[in-house]
Amino acid sequence: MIRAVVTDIEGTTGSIRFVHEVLFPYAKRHLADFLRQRQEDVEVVRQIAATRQLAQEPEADLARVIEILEGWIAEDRKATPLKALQGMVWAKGYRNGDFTGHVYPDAFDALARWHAQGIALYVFSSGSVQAQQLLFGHSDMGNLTPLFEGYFDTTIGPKKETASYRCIVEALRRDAAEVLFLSDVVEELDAAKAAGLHTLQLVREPGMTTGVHPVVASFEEIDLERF
Ligand SMILES: CSCCC(=O)C(=O)COP(=O)(O)O
Ligand SMILES: [Mg+2]
Repeated sequence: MIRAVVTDIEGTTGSIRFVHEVLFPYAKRHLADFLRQRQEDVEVVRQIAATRQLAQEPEADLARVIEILEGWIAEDRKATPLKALQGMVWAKGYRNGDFTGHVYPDAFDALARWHAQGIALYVFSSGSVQAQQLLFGHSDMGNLTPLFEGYFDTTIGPKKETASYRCIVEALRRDAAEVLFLSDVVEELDAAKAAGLHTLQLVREPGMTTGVHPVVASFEEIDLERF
């Protein structure tokens, strides 16, 4: 019996296009100015230090740190300090109304229905917890944050590693068999399945790689009773 659903964002609740054509270019445009202006802020200092450490360039000056981060944006690297900084940069864009977080209508309908039925909903995304809350807090459908019990990002571990899902299940204080993980990425689903979670792949575009996981084209096809 499914009692909790943990969902990915990009390619699952919202479109890959929104992330790659709206969010990432906005971060690329504003990151350098943001870092120059906020380089003394405690949280920014922490993420700059984490960037230097991850890049193994302890001597990197701010210009070099910006170059490293822009390179990571270009290669879509799910690096925790980049993701934290992107979240801080996007905050202004959401607040200014430059964009709203894309959520598929079918995802909204199902999440709202499951929430009303008492299913506990969580997010696990490579985007930082701040970025996740911004996206759902300023979504196309309004503020959806009341639907969620909690948020997990890569500070709990990478999305393609089984240990991350074990930690999430532990944090949820549930049996893995009560939890369904939704994602568009097979390696993430493989890792979740190895931790004992139920899995379901969202295949929203033709030609996507699939694996051993049941596949649906939208949340409309998901029946929690069948697990
Ligand atoms: C949380 S919004 C930004 C999404 C993002 O930065 C990203 O890398 C998407 O990762 P996901 O794990 O949701 O596929
Ligand atoms: Mg995804």
